[in-house]
Amino acid sequence: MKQSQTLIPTLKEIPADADVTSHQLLLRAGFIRQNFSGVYTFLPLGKKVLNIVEKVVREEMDAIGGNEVLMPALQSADLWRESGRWDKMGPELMRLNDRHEREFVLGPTHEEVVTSIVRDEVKSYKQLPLTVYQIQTKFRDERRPRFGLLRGREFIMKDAYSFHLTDESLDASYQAMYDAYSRIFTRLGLNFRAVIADSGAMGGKDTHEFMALSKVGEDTIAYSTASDYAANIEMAEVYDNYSPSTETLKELEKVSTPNKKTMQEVADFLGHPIDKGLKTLLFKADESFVLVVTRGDHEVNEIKLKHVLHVENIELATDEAARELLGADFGSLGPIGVSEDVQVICDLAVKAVANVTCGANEDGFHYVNVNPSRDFGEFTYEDIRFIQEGDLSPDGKGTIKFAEGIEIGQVFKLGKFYANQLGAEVLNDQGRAETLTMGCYGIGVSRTLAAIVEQHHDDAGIVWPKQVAPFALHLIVVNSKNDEQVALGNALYEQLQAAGIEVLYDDRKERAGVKFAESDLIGLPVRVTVGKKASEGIIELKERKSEEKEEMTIDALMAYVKTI
Ligand SMILES: O=C(C[C@@H]1CCCCN1)Cn1cnc2cc(Cl)c(F)cc2c1=O
Ligand SMILES: [Mg+2]
Ligand SMILES: [Mg+2]
Repeated sequence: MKQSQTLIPTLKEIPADADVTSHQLLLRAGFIRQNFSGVYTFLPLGKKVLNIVEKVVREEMDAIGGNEVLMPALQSADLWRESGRWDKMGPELMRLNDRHEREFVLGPTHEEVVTSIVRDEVKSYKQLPLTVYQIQTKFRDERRPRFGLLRGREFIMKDAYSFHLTDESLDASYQAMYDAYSRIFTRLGLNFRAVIADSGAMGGKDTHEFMALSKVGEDTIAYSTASDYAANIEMAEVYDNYSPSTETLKELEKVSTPNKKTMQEVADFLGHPIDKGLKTLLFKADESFVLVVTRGDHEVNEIKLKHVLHVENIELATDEAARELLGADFGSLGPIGVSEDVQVICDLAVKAVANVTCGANEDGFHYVNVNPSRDFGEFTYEDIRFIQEGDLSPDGKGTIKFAEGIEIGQVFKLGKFYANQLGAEVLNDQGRAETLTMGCYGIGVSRTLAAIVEQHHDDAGIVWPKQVAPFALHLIVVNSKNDEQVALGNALYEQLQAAGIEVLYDDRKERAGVKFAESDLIGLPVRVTVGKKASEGIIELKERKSEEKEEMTIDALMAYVKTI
């Protein structure tokens, strides 16, 4: 491609509202432009990289028996009523009416559509297992679109769906997808981890998220220093090596703690470290209340709590509810003396405490020398706290460290929910109708492109891994007024392309300094400069990543390009 004939609108300055590197560089290097909040145009270079990412995804989906389809973005509201999500989803679901006032959604995902197609077209177990996938535009009206392509309101996703009669068949497809995702992200040059994840509103059984490690990632990963254990922090289990304390139990005592509310205030007032205090929080779990107790230095993990309680919604109760139920507000709650109908759950770490402090369910009073097994009524121990760095890894190997990650993919064992809701069933080998079970598998294709830039850049600009670069080589003529340089540039352009090299040829009438700065921004793996020594048949080759430069003859260049 000749730059005199394409569109690569570079920017010298960092755009004001671009806060992360990938957003800044994709804008400055002329790969994308924002149309409006959360909605982008892929310009020629951006579209070429998008095509490359999609090509890798297609190859790996096809290799595991995926059938590519293309479902509509426009979806009938009726399907979403059948699944129950028309009413369940909030403002994130983009809804619209057609000229006949019929209701539609702009698809954020395609469980309903794909299940309706399989319901209508798949009648026999002989047609299973079936995996279909698409690479298609999704719409989600994010409250706060940000970070460019990392969180847009219109974005490109590969979403795949598999259909089965048995869990074994689903497990096989899940594993095949898991392995294909690992191949895809490896081929794209990403440093990623597959982590145990929470299925959120999707329900179902197992799910893993694929996280590109990056400081700008919104998710936190807990991983072991000595094994391949890795989990989204929402799900990371705590290794239960807690044993009862050997401390002598002291006499329980109620003390006045005037206006001491927070764990730290109470601990300081009573003169003990914060981990010798118990934190008691009242939660509303669906329609009932639960009293949750953790060590003072631990935090309640509400996702774990939701799983333990098997509820849909979990939220902190209000002060009013606490006062009504327990007689005090959040500053002085405790599990001692609560009525039988309030469920009490203690985190595992509470097993090992002795002679600690907790609220007395009376504003301005606490108990000291509390020992749960002696002083609490009915309660259970559960793993309900967030894991912390330095904790033992739940597989017993090594300790836990945290990292930030960008969620670029997720695989789900969805189960039978959507097939149930939409009536997707087949006749099994006994001729009896059976409901299908499903898996669903997503990759954020446009988000992945941004994640690659987050992991591959330097101060001068993007440094594309060679397998995803929009072109293999950047050919630059230094002085476009010099006939010899232009002649050699033109000749090399033809010769390199004839050798099968994808070349971006900067043939513009621009100052050399501008051309080099833009070339560093765009970040192609190799740059060939035709300059003063053109008359001697000598060019300069520069490798973008190492920034190493080398002068060489045309023949040497043609030999070199066979290796890239
Ligand atoms: O999309 C998934 C599950 C999988 C992910 C892999 C590919 C297939 N879908 C989860 N999810 C996320 N955000 C959503 C936003 C809206 Cl507004 C919605 F209506 C539905 C969803 C929704 O279902
Ligand atoms: Mg998440
Ligand atoms: Mg997720």
